[in-house]
Amino acid sequence: MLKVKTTIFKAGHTNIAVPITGTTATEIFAQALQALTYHPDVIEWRIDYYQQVSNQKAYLATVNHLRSLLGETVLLTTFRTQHEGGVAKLADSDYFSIYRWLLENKLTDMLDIELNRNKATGNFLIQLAHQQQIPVILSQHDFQATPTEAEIVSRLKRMQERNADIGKIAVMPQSAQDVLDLLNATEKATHELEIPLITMSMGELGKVSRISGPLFGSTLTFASVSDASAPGQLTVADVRTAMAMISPKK
Ligand SMILES: O=C1C[C@@](O)(C(=O)O)C[C@@H](O)[C@@H]1O
Repeated sequence: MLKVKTTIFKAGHTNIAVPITGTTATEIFAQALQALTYHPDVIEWRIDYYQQVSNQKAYLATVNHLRSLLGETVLLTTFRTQHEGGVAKLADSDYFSIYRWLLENKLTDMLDIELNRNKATGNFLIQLAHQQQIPVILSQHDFQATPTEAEIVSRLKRMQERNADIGKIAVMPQSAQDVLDLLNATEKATHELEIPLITMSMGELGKVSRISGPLFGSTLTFASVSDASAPGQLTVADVRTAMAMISPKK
């Protein structure tokens, strides 16, 4: 179980995150205000879309205003690198220095760090995040294929071993069986691991994985209000209705 602000991450319940993909402060605030009308648990700021991500003065002004809009909504900050489907070209060394600066200045409630970036520097960031009481989502994305069920479980285990507070994996299915493999791996890892998990099968085939979290163990689903940040994302309204329909009554 993990609590961030008032939001609890625990298998059996799935929170909703809306990604913000604006390129300018004006677009970012407009998307945030629109997203907040749907009362998501988490706003994911995808800073790889933000043109001023490397300009500390501009970033500070934007993040301070963004946080003033959010209230109790959790701010998850994500720089998705081009290695894993992100939009901005940035050297790994700059990824680390932006993240280090973000953590040192406590500019987020949660941080997404990619499992596959440099291990030593990743560990440094995880430790710094924990010193600053900022939970870390260790993440891994495959936009081409779905690994075997055993491999998905083993990657999630690796995230726990690396001290992630949450493990996240997003994979692309080529068949219905791939979607089942992701769901099976999620259900299995939920029982074998202590940390909360976030998993999804992307694209058209994987949509079921975005609403079945309460059943199989994924604790956060990403949904859009305007622009989707990944293939297969459903709208917040649809995700809410569908999850409510299929969630087992407690
Ligand atoms: O990792 C994820 C999941 C995601 O890729 C999805 O498939 O919904 C969307 C991204 O914005 C987020 O960082």
